[in-house]
Amino acid sequence: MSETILQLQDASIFQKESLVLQDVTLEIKSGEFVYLIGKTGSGKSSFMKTLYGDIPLKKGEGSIVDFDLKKLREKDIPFLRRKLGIVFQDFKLLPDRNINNNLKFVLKATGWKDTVKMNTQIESVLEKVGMKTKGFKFPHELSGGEQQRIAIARSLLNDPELIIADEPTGNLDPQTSVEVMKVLQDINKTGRTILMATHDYALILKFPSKTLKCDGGKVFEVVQRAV
Ligand SMILES: Nc1ncnc2c1ncn2[C@@H]1O[C@H](COP(=O)(O)OP(=O)(O)OP(=O)(O)O)[C@@H](O)[C@H]1O
Repeated sequence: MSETILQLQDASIFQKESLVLQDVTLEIKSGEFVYLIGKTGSGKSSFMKTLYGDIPLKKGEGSIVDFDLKKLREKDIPFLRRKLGIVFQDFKLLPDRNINNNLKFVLKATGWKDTVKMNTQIESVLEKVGMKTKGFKFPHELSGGEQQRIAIARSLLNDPELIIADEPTGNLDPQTSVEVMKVLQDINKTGRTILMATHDYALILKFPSKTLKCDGGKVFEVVQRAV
């Protein structure tokens, strides 16, 4: 349980040429559930984008699931992303195909070939998010909460070591947010590490966990009372 999944040392996070966060030093260990909070524009998304290779790490050191972020090349990015599960606020499901085919699309794009194995994996991830019977539905036939469950299922397809979720409950009502949060908690209990950006302090109070805050160009850990 003490294996390091993410480590940053004196890292600076940039958007193009402008510095968003500086001197970021932190560690996330295997099995942790970590929130990332901070007001709009404080750098949460930029931070996460750096972790999944969307923004290069130009200054400082960083490693994530055994990839060196400083040495990350364009060709490494698909391999890094296979070890990460990424969940966005706006689900990003393909509207023109049903759920099974949304998930199959991702499996094929990440090198899966055997149809039987693909179907078994799809069934397994849908079961984990309580959506086993919904594979034939199209995204528009599902509620926001159900679509987010599917997006979480999609993030699990390649058995990721770390799930990065950028405001996964941002588009959901409070009750649905709690349901989606329970899904993430269950996934965390099976040993997966989760880093989740959120604005939803009620959710943090209900499901307390280690919390990092972006503020004033820095990232620091906050104690729950100070959230
Ligand atoms: N594509 C971009 N190009 C240039 N600057 C950007 C870009 N995206 C974000 N920024 C800037 O970087 C800073 C951090 O933005 P970021 O999106 O990381 O914040 P955030 O904490 O995720 O905000 P929110 O909670 O609104 O999603 C902001 O000043 C923003 O204007």
